[in-house]
Amino acid sequence: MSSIGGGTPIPTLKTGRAHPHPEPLSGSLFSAAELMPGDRHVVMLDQRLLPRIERYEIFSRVEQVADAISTMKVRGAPAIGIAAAYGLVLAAGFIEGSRERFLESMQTADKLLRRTRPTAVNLAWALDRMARTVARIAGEAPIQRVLALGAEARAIHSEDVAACRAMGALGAANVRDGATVLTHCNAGALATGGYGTALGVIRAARDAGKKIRVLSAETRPLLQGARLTAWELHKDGIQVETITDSMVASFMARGLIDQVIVGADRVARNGDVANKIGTYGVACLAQLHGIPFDVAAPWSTVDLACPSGADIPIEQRGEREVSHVSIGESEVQIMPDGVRAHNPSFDVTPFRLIRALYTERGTASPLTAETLARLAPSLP
Ligand SMILES: CSC[C@@H](O)[C@@H](O)C(=O)COP(=O)(O)O
Repeated sequence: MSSIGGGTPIPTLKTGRAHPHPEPLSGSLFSAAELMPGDRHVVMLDQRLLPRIERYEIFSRVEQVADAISTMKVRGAPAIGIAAAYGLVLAAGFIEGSRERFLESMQTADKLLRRTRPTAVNLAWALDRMARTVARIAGEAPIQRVLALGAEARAIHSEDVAACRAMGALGAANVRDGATVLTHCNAGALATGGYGTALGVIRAARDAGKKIRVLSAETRPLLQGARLTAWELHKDGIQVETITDSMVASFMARGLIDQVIVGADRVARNGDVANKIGTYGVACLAQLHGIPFDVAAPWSTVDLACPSGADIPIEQRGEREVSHVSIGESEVQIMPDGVRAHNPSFDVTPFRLIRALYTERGTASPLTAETLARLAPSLP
């Protein structure tokens, strides 16, 4: 393992079940990633092990954070942006040298983080924002640099929680009392700074006094729906049941689903949405059965520089995630030796299939290039 700023890589410190952060910005009993007081350690819940093992790990080096993002200990578009920002804070803590040396090492750390996962634009968005702070504070003393980057990374984190709450309130208005809502993958507190995007809408509907039942599609191959969405909603006292991905059509045909709400990894300028593989199929089925299909995402997920879904890079992950099933720390092969597997991690849902996009800037409905552009920050 290479190391930014020199020195021997420090092994991951395994911690237990209790949240090691005294005041998590997630505002919840659990969080995807937090920067510890003192700005020298990042704590993450290892999401690959949930729900069987609830284990927080503490990292002190940017390489460990980059590895956690690519191996999906931390996952979900906003959460990986936040984790990457925290990774840069750790990198800065190892750089004692001049302005030039600092800028050079930070660029190396930025590159390492930037190549971890390609689809969620929140990663590049957070790193771009941190890069502006890096340029501004490069001439300051090492300790001041760490503090300034820590403050910026924490701002990215708390703004994301606020964005989730704002879009949650907008989306909740379109959730009927007594509705059964289908969601795919995990777009919850685990995937964000806290509260969640799609699950934020569900939480806000519940907080507004509505009775909501959630069907969580299991989301092969890594089972984010069965493992993570079920875990966090159940913990929160929200009624949740899991169905396999292959049951969605039949449940819709039998009138057992009232609406669909999902998150996003990237929203293109024309309104096309990249999200976890399987989302497109759910959207097609929703259209066929006349069921509203909504998306919730912060503005950091909107990529106006990307013309359409065809231009969104789709991450291809390893075959082993399909050929094997992981349970806690064990793994079982479910395919014969010698048979290849495909693993595109995301797909694109065309804007025409989407009733509404909820963001902290407002709602785009129907979702089109025009309704999206109306929410864009105006140029100075
Ligand atoms: C608020 S999270 C939105 C998306 O990032 C989520 O739906 C998703 O597709 C996550 O994919 P993952 O591969 O688990 O990182």
